[in-house]
Amino acid sequence: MSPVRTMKGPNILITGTPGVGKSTLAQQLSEHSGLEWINVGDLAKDNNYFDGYDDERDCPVLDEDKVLDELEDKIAEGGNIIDYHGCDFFPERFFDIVFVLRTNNTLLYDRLAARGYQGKKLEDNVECEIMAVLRDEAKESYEEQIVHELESNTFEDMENNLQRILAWITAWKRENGC
Ligand SMILES: Nc1ncnc2c1ncn2[C@@H]1O[C@H](COP(=O)(O)OP(=O)(O)O)[C@@H](O)[C@H]1O
Repeated sequence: MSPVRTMKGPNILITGTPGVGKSTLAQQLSEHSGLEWINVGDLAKDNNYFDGYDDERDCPVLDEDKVLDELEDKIAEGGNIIDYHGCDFFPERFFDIVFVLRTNNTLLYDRLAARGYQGKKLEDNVECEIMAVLRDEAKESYEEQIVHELESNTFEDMENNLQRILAWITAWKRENGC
């Protein structure tokens, strides 16, 4: 059952492999809908919500408990777009809907290379997308009917995704009286 949040709007999760376009889409969604965009990576960086360093993945380890403590009140108020390349640590009750962005592996390779990823980190992330790791994580963590896969290969895809989610937000607000 979807939790009822009548004050500010729905809570939306945008997830997927790094480079699929989560932040670009989430930022635009926020601008057009007035919902608050929370980039969990930036939140962790700004507050040092890390617990060690993962040498194999070449990235800091997220302190999930601190992130969840920080998000709890905001989620209770509603009206958030949460953007993160992982989702199994968020409680199921957090989200009204989950979008998993998907990108063709050749395009993703180029985007991550342009971001400066190389070697094993680049290969691991492209493989993560090929194996649909984040899609499966979302499907295992949330009720299947609230998890939606969206193609994010082109800017036309992004525009379509933006319009589709904005329409969903409008319908959600109407149904929930806010
Ligand atoms: N649908 C898309 N089509 C083409 N390029 C995109 C698309 N979405 C994102 N990009 C580009 O890909 C790069 C990574 O996007 P970003 O939003 O930072 O991804 P993420 O937040 O998933 O890591 C950026 O340069 C962005 O402009």
